[in-house]
Amino acid sequence: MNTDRPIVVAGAGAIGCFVGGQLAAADRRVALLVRPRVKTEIERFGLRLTDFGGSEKRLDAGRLALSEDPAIFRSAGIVLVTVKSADTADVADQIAQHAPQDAVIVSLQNGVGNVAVLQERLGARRVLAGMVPFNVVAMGEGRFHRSTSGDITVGEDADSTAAALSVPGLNLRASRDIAGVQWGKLIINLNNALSALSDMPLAAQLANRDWRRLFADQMAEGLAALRAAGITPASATPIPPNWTPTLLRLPDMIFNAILGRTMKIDPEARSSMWQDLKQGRKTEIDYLQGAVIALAEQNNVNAPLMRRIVALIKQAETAGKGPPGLSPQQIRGVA
Ligand SMILES: NC(=O)C1=CN([C@@H]2O[C@H](COP(=O)(O)OP(=O)(O)OC[C@H]3O[C@@H](n4cnc5c(N)ncnc54)[C@H](OP(=O)(O)O)[C@@H]3O)[C@@H](O)[C@H]2O)C=CC1
Ligand SMILES: CC(C)(CO)C(=O)C(=O)O
Repeated sequence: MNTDRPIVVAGAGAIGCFVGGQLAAADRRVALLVRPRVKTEIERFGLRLTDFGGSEKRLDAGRLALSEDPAIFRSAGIVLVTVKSADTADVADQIAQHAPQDAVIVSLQNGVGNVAVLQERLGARRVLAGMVPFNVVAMGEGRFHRSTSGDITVGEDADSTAAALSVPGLNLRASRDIAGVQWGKLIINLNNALSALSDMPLAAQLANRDWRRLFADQMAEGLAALRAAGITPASATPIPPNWTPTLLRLPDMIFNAILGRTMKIDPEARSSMWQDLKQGRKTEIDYLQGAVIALAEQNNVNAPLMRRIVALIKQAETAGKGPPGLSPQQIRGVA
């Protein structure tokens, strides 16, 4: 792998601007494929990267190449795919047309289906799965705030791509079980919809036992589907996925003590699905709950809560009025 060639971020929004910005701040050559509104925002304000620990980095727009034109992939050594799942096929076609054959493509997306979509369209190019455990919120005026802790995981490869992309402020680890890591993250991502429906910051939502019980019940449906399909999810934290529902149901004091030891989360944290509803965009619900429900169906596992949550998210997408601010009882249909 040629690490002197640019790292090109395919579809820079919250994750792409934060990851690309951290790499550029470490003097790596970075180019962002962006929408015009993101280009204008960065050209006007530059990038301001903040995090839960109080760290702050500022970069002038001149530190990165910015373009709406996919010809920006032309000399890429590594391409980081950071579009939402519905856009993966389109961006893959752009990469296929413009990126060199030896460019390594890394998906930093949620869900378990994006790598197959990329592989199908990218022929012989190497495609690696990645998993971003932390939350990034686009705060406006060029600010991208990382509000939770954790290291990015990437599938292990002979070129040590994870190590090649690690810089101060952004640590990547290689995993031999990236499929397990992706399924483990998908189980956590089931909460994205609850966070979006609640219209609450993640920290406030997790501090409330009624919300945690709802998350736990939904997660139990998901874990049952995975078990029936013979899939073993891996955890990005010391807590195994199968223990998480029990942990979530614990009283506040015990739960907070355990959470505080395993991850940092600040009051700004908001799931990417909340950000989608807020901005009137379609969500990734079909790629998150949708993928788990499909697995449940194939294995004759009931998933009534997940189905209800999908319906509520679709209603919110259609209404176009942003996160609806529902209670756990309204989501369960008992209010
Ligand atoms: N935000 C978070 O905290 C986390 C997100 N993730 C995952 O990371 C992935 C990215 O999420 P996130 O960064 O939040 O998403 P964003 O919507 O913030 O960013 C994606 C950006 O890509 C743009 N885009 C899509 N297609 C193209 C294209 N062909 N050319 C140029 N730009 C394009 C989108 O524009 P437009 O909207 O106009 O289409 C958008 O600006 C998702 O799979 C998400 O689930 C994972 C962990 C945490
Ligand atoms: C919040 C987080 C980090 C975990 O659910 C996430 O993956 C997202 O916002 O999409």
